[in-house]
Amino acid sequence: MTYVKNRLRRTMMFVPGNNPAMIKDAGIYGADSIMLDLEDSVSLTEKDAARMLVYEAIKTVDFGGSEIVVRVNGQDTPFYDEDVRAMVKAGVDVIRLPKTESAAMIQKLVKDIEHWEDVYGIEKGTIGVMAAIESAKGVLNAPEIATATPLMMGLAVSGEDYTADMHTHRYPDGRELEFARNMVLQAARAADVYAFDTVFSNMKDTEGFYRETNYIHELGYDGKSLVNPRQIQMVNKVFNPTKEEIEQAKNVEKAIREAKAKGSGVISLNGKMVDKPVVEKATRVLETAKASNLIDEEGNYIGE
Ligand SMILES: CC(=O)SCCNC(=O)CCNC(=O)[C@H](O)C(C)(C)COP(=O)(O)OP(=O)(O)OC[C@H]1O[C@@H](n2cnc3c(N)ncnc32)[C@H](O)[C@@H]1OP(=O)(O)O
Ligand SMILES: O=C([O-])CC(=O)C(=O)O
Ligand SMILES: [Mg+2]
Repeated sequence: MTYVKNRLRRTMMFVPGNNPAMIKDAGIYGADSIMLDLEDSVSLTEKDAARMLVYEAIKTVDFGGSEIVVRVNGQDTPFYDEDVRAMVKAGVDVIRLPKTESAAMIQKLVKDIEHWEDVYGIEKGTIGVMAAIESAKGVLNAPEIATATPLMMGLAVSGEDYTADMHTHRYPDGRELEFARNMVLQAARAADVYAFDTVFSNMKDTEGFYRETNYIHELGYDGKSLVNPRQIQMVNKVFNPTKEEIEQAKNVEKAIREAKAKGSGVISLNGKMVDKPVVEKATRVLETAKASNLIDEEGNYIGE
C-alpha cells in the first residue's frame, strides 16, 4: 500500500482497533478510507493488543479498494511512539494525528515516520499524514498545521473533543462548530489539502445526519469521518453529483468550447452566464462523477 495524494475521500470510517470482527469485514462496505483507531475507541488496558491486531490486519486483511488510515494515540501519551513505529512497519497509507495543535506536532510526526522508514528500509514519502483539529488552539493554528509538511493529506475537524475544549456540547444545528468548521475548511483549501467533517454519533437520527452532511457538502468539505457503515451510502448520496448536475456540467463545457471557438470567454446558457469559474465548477463535477464511476470514459451516465 502506498499513500496517494489525490483520490476520492468522501467517507472515512472509524473502526475500533480492538474489534477483530469489525476490522475483518471493514472492507466490504465500500468506504473510501477506513480509519483503524488506536486512540479513543480503545481502552487504556487494550492499547497494546489493539496495536498488534491493527498491525496484523494491515498486513493480512483485504480491505478492498479502501485507503487505510490509522489514528494513533496522541503525542502526550505513552503509546504514541510505539504506535507510529508499528504503523510504519505495517505499511499504512496515512497516519492521523489526534489533538493536533501546532505545525511542530506534525513535523515531529513526520520526523518519527522518517526515522522508522530508515530503520525498516522503507522508501520515504510513501506514508501520508493528516491532522485532527480538536481544540481552540488547533483551530487557531489550522493554517500552519495544514502547511506543516508536503506529506499533509488533510485536516479533520473533531467536534466531540472540540466542544469539550470550548465548554459546550454538540447541538442539532451545529452552531457551536461553525467557527471551527469554517476555519479548518479555509486552512485546508488554502493549503490544497483535504477537509473532513466530524463524526455524527446518533445512529437513529437519519434526518439529522442528512441535514449535517448536506450542510458540510455545501460549505465545500471533501468528506466526513463516520462511525458506522450505514452512514457510507448516505454520504455518497449527498456527495455524488446527480444525473441532472452531470448533464448541466457537460452542457457548460460544451457551451464554453463553442464560445472559445468564436473567440469569447463568456457565453449565456439557458439565461445564465458561463465563464471561467463556472467552467471550473463543472469540471470538478465531472471529475467527481468519473472518480465515483457515475460516467464512463466518454462522459456517458452509467450511475443507477
Ligand atoms: C469521538 C470519537 O473519537 S469517535 C471515533 C471512535 N468511535 C468509534 O470508532 C465507534 C465505531 N462504531 C461503532 O462501534 C458502532 O458502529 C456503534 C457502537 C456506534 C453502533 O453499533 P451497532 O448499533 O452495533 O451498529 P450496527 O447495528 O449498525 O452494526 C451493523 C454491522 O456493522 C458493523 N459495524 C458497526 N460499526 C462498524 C464500524 N465502525 N466499522 C466496521 N464495522 C462496523 C457491526 O459489527 C455489524 O456487523 P454484523 O452485522 O456483521 O454483526
Ligand atoms: O474526529 C472525529 O470526528 C472524532 C473525534 O475524535 C472527536 O470528535 O473528538
Ligand atoms: Mg477526539
